[in-house]
Amino acid sequence: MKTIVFVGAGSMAQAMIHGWMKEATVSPENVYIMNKSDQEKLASLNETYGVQLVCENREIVKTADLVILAMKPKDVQDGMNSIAAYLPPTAVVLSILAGVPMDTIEQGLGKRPIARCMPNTSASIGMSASAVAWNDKMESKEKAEIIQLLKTIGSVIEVEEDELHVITALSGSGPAYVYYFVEAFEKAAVASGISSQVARELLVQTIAGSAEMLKQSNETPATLRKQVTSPGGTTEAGIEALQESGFADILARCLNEAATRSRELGKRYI
Ligand SMILES: NC(=O)c1ccc[n+]([C@@H]2O[C@H](COP(=O)([O-])OP(=O)(O)OC[C@H]3O[C@@H](n4cnc5c(N)ncnc54)[C@H](OP(=O)(O)O)[C@@H]3O)[C@@H](O)[C@H]2O)c1
Ligand code: PRO
Repeated sequence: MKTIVFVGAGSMAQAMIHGWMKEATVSPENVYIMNKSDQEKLASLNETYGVQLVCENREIVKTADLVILAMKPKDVQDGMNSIAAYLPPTAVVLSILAGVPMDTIEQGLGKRPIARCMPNTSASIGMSASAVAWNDKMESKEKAEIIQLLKTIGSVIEVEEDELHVITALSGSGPAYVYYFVEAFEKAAVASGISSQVARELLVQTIAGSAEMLKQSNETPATLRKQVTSPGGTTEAGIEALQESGFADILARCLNEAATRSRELGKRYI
């Protein structure tokens, strides 16, 4: 897939572009960015990497091998209307939109190979956790090419489309939960007399180390947690406070609310 056209170039599209350019997976002269407004940050993408800014010039879509839909769900109909007349029958579409089903995209852009992917913003450093689902027009060669592209911005797993609502809630939104966790813990540490710099440095390394332990050891999260928790010790006191506060229920509610929103977004913009 030589020529890639992004329709929408906000935070997520930019994270993917940074990831691909850093890994030199895609040639910048073959990447075109079509955005509603010409923002300064897009000019810097052009200056830094040489990717092409297209803005209102829809003609470029005629040359696309892969079109990436990366606008907000509320803009999906406008976005599809603006390119439908130019899209060649051979072009593959990859949507990263939360909630919006492939049916909606088939209605807007015709029955063609479509992939629906949920990446996350860690794509910008090659660390996205991406999940991808396919429509029944997608051939194995095209699947392999998309998986290869997604692998260069992190990990990728193939899933069924109806799993993507929960996945969006879990790993699409996931970085925000982790950042919120760091914000809250840092604030608490500062209130307890530690400088924010010391707290941040220790928290970030603790999260990175724990993530690596989960990846590298064959232990379950519960076993690793128990290894930290001395009977009658500090961790036990901390975990008890989390349990008494209903931490697990809070996380379940967070996941359910986010997944419900994903389902609603899909229905709202049909
Ligand atoms: N951010 C994430 O962490 C994340 C993760 C996974 C998936 N996603 C999905 O990725 C999509 C984009 O999210 P985002 O956070 O990157 O949003 P964003 O920062 O708001 O970017 C969306 C971009 O699309 C542009 N746009 C709107 N209508 C357009 C049209 N008709 N043609 C071309 N461009 C158009 C917008 O331009 P204007 O600013 O001029 O309106 C904006 O630059 C969403 O559907 C979201 O569900 C996001
Ligand atoms: N950001 C998008 C949202 O908040 C989708 C996952 C992450 O809707």
